[in-house]
Amino acid sequence: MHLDKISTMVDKVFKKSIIKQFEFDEEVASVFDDMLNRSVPFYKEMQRLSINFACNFLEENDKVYDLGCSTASTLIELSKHCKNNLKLIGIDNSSAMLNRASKKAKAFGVEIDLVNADLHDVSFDDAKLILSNYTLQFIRPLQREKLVKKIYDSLQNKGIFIFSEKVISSNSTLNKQSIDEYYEFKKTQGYSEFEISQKREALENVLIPYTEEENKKMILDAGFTHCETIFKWVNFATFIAIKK
Ligand SMILES: Nc1ncnc2c1ncn2[C@@H]1O[C@H](C[S@+](CC[C@H]([NH3+])C(=O)[O-])CC(=O)[O-])[C@@H](O)[C@H]1O
Ligand SMILES: O=C(O)C(=O)Cc1ccccc1
Repeated sequence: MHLDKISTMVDKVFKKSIIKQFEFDEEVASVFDDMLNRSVPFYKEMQRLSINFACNFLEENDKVYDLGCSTASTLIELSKHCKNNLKLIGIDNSSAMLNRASKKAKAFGVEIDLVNADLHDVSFDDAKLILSNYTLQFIRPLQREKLVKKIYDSLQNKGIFIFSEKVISSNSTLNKQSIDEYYEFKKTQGYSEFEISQKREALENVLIPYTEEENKKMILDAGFTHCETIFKWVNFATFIAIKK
């Protein structure tokens, strides 16, 4: 069975008038896989690259954490593609997401320790790999720097942190063009202008993107010796950071 077959509900969350901020609630969780596939350009390719790079570093019984694991798609794919046995831990603070994660993991026969917690309140001990795709962007800036320091401290020597983020440009003209380009992408995915503008409003002050340079600075400031962009499409980027 393919992973896509499990969540078939189409994202219609922003078709109706919305007055609240964006939340990872039951309604969003029930359509989340479709939302991510249609809202993040090259999501599948970015996930494939994260997993391939990760597998190159992983050894038997290594501990892998996915921070903001949502419906556990990445950990399930990772376990399918890596030849080694891994200890998989998924952390998220949305019960609605973790309910789906648990059902999917069971359906695919993958053992994942799913932890319902705020990323600020848990430790990620003895990790060889920490993954976090499109999650840091939801953490307030000061807290984000602290969390990245904790990620660095939790990794073994030679440990790896792979993460993806929506990014902005420090050049306002390019930034505007990037947003326009992204909205064109969303239209090709079947979202209407109304849905696009409603979601943009709901995400205001909830999703706080950094520039690519700010992300790299945050990583190096935390102590990592190396940080590289392994994938970028306009305003979406995937980074790999290495601890010495
Ligand atoms: N403070 C927090 N503590 C714990 N979880 C949190 C916190 N803040 C947000 N989350 C969780 O982070 C996830 C972000 S989605 C990740 C996609 C996934 N990585 C994927 O590749 O499928 C990205 C997006 O929706 O753009 C949600 O499940 C939140 O509940
Ligand atoms: O959809 C958007 O506008 C985004 O910025 C990406 C996204 C994807 C899924 C949840 C939240 C944000």
